[in-house]
Amino acid sequence: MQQCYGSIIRRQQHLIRCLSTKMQSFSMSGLEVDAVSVLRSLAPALDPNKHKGQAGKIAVLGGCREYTGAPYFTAISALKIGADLSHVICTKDAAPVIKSYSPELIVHPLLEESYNVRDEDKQSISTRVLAEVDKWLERFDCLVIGPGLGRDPFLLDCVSEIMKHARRSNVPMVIDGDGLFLVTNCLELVSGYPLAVLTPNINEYKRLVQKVLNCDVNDQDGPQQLLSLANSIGGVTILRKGHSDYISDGKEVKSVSIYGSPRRCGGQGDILSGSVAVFLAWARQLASKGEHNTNPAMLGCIAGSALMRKAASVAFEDKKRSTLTTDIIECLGRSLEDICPVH
Ligand SMILES: NC(=O)C1=CN([C@@H]2O[C@H](COP(=O)(O)OP(=O)(O)OC[C@H]3O[C@@H](n4cnc5c(N)ncnc54)[C@H](OP(=O)(O)O)[C@@H]3O)[C@@H](O)[C@H]2O)[C@@H](O)CC1
Ligand SMILES: Nc1ncnc2c1ncn2[C@@H]1O[C@H](COP(=O)(O)OP(=O)(O)OP(=O)(O)O)[C@@H](O)[C@H]1O
Ligand SMILES: [Mg+2]
Repeated sequence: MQQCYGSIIRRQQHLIRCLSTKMQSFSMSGLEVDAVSVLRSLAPALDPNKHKGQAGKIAVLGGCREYTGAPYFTAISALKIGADLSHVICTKDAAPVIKSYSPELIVHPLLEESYNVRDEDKQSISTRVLAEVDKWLERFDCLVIGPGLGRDPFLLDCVSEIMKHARRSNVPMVIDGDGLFLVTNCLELVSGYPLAVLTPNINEYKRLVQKVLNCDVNDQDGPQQLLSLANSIGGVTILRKGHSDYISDGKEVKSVSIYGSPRRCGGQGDILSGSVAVFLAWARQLASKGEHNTNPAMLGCIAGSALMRKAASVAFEDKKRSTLTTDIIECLGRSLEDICPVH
């Protein structure tokens, strides 16, 4: 008898779970975007008349003594998706390590951390770093700021200055990882800049909500809270990563729930930031020709999210529990080809 009750209760619990998942997907369905069509509309033709650089020049600001994997993941993903050139601007210590991962990346050993700098030299070093980065800045179609950047105060001060210059030159910026730590403590760096994209994970989102909206994350009304957050930061675009990705520029909210993988190894957010950067650059090119009138930052996030999730699902099919970020990177090309074949 007891066994019988047990199985009835388990069955009821199962039905409740199914129902709540269904209800969740009904309430989301209005927000879910046709991400595959967006991705197809952004991918440029492989035209033999184009020259190197026209498919995108991306730069990642990140890589310090602690983290060298994250900037590599971001920069190599941008190349594998189709950007022509991918730069990494990192600390002097991190540069030889990142170079050794790949000869494809252009690595600039420019940034310095406090432990390497005397107080009296800080001003001159900061000026020199800024002058060096300035030589390149306007050539970049998008900057990704933060993967593996670390939180050294002197380094973050230099990065703040670089961001101010990038903003003056209208260079789009995808802010991730420690870049979000910086921006959360100094919102004016991005506030009111429509070419800024923030890609917070669960922790980074919590910190942003607490700082900007002065309350806790409200999962009952997640999309509305995301909209208010993007609005309160002056119309930046925010991609809130999770089981579904939610994207808002303060005017609308969209979700991307297709594909995905149950494996949560570190580094997937780094692939995403590289992916968003490339699609954002492509969306801006189309916008400049009058071929798209939706916010390019929204389009870049939608396509970037769809491709990352597709590659993760393809890698998981093969590698299951042993899926690593490098396996997902290897699936970027095939996933793009499945969605958007080269003619
Ligand atoms: N293979 C690689 O190289 C990879 C490198 N990665 C890189 O790692 C960096 C951090 O990103 P993440 O995702 O670990 O940040 P997150 O979830 O907020 O923190 C988790 C917990 O750690 C803590 N904490 C973090 N950093 C801290 C610091 N410097 N100093 C002190 N505390 C720190 C944090 O504490 P809290 O701030 O919440 O108090 C929280 O409890 C970022 O640059 C990312 O790109 C990843 O992309 C993965 C692959
Ligand atoms: N529960 C989930 N189910 C499916 N996909 C997910 C889930 N959580 C996150 N993702 C996807 O994984 C990617 C990375 O998100 P995640 O939250 O792991 O970022 P992150 O913590 O910044 O990663 P990183 O380790 O690179 O810093 C996003 O594209 C998101 O769509
Ligand atoms: Mg991250």
